[in-house]
Amino acid sequence: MLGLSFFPRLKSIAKTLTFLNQSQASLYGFLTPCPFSFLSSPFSSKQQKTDDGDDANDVVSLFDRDPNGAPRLFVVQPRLRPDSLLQIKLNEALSLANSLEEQRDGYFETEFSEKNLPHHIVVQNPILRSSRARADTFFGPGTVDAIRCHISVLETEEQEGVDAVFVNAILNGIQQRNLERAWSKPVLDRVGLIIEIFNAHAHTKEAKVQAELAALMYKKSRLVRVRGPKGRNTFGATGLGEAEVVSARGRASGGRGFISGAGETELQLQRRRISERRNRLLTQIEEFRRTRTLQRFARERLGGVDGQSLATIAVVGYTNAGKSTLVSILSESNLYADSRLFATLDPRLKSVVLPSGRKVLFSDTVGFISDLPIQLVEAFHATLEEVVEADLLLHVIDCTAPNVDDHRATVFQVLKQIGVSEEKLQNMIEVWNKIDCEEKRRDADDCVTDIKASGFSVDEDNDMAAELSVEAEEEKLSGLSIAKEVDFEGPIGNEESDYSNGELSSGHEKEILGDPWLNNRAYQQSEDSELLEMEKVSQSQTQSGPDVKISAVTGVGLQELLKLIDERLSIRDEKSKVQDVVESDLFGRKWRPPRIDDTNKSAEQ
Ligand SMILES: Nc1nc2c(ncn2[C@@H]2O[C@H](COP(=O)(O)OP(=O)(O)OP(=O)(O)O)[C@@H](O)[C@H]2O)c(=O)[nH]1
Ligand SMILES: [Mg+2]
Repeated sequence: MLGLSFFPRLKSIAKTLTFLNQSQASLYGFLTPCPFSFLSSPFSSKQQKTDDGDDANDVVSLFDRDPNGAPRLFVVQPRLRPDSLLQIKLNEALSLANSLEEQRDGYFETEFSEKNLPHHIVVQNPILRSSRARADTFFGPGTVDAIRCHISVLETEEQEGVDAVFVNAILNGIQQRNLERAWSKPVLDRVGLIIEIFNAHAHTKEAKVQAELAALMYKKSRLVRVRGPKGRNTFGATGLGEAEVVSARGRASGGRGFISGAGETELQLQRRRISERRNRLLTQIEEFRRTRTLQRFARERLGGVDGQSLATIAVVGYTNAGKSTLVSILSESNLYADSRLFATLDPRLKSVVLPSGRKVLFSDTVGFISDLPIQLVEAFHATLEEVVEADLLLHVIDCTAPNVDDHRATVFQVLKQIGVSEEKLQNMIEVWNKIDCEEKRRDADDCVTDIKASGFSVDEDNDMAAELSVEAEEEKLSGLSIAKEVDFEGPIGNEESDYSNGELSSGHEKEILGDPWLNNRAYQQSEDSELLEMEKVSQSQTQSGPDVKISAVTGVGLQELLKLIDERLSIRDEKSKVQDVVESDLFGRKWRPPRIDDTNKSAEQ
């Protein structure tokens, strides 16, 4: 077996790994044989307790974790080509894994910069290799086994182990469940981890409610039928014993799935509970939305000086681009800024006086990321409306990011998704931030984290060939030890628009826009001209350069930026004045019946 042959080697590598510090480790104690209950019920026990009251949005977690500290995640990164892309995606995955930590009164206990890199491994990417991931486990059996060995190594006495495995890919419910069984650990895919981070970082009531809604919708899309140890079928439960995913379609539910006397199947019960909670959350969100709309109207009516309305400038961008730092320095305030991803979840308005003397409001808001779960985009609708309704958009880009173009494309994609008009997108100011760091990097390349030192890789070219042959052999001989998928009902419930995979875009669109590592394959395989057209549009929009370069830390370029904002706002005001005149000319005049004079005049002409 590949996994066993790897074992001694892994053990020696693992010894060289860096570990999370002792104080963190002592927070967790260690994992019991059945440490997780991922999706064991639509609501965790804490959630159930809070279900009775509407102000109960305190704890939402996709897996049982200690809310008093950061969980130890083991990061599994599918290989990508070229290596530079792999490095970028792995860096982001490690940042995501380290970002999962609950806030205390708006602050995190652990300094992000002091955290060690999580344990991680680069493995075969089934999508790169055969264009399709395995339906049952996403990875091939050799890879699954190798990862299990790594986890075992980390669980040995001298190691501290991991609380959950983060697979930086999008898994469906069945793949996730089977991997949990294989590794005996909770598994989070990319969508799940991002939603989990939102839940952990949500601080205000509005953010908590929205994050809970996203988590609920994610859970709903993952209700699958599981055969428990004694042959009992259940939905959404994780079983370590002989659990086997068979179907979520209710096909085999005749009688067996019924809870005696209750009159509804477990599936129906879970659906109902999710729907009830969802409706309650939607009512709360509608309240927030109404309040925000009223506040916006008030701002427009009261206005700034000289009868001008108080313009709002929404600061948007990829997460960690420096949006909060920028708004803080411009408004001389102290917004929370951190290298943790998704440090900001609640929009904050700060007033700034432009060089012309005009007072405007800057709106700092939630950052975006590639494959931003659609559940979050939908759930954070009330928050993101601030962006849609803003007078001007400021797109902050971290110019030290090696994949600036991808970041830009992601931001455009999300802005379109939430309904920002084409006109606003064209008028958007592109700000390249962190130029101080770029200059430093030119000298000493110290803005990029070197992650090679502490990671595993099971698919170096030699290993890749070995693994291929092992997988082929294994499949010939025995079949998988992991339960094979038979069937899966994606989104459950009557809201068909719920998202079976959870990614922002669906199907082809995702391959082209949201998932850069799939792009090459999409180009090769698809003859669909629509795809090419979409790609052209995306490129044309994302190839613009910076309007201004700044450093939000040193203050370089800020005056130039403020002047530019002034200019854009005056141009916009001029345009809307002209539009008002035209409209009042066209629609403002009262209609009167034609007179005889008029008829004679036109006849003479
Ligand atoms: N060197 C340098 N670092 C910066 C600059 N601007 C921001 N940072 C750092 O970048 C990190 C992220 O900054 P934030 O302001 O929190 O970024 P954000 O875009 O608000 O991030 P989210 O709220 O997570 O979306 C912090 O550690 C900042 O100190 C800059 O101009 N130069
Ligand atoms: Mg922020």
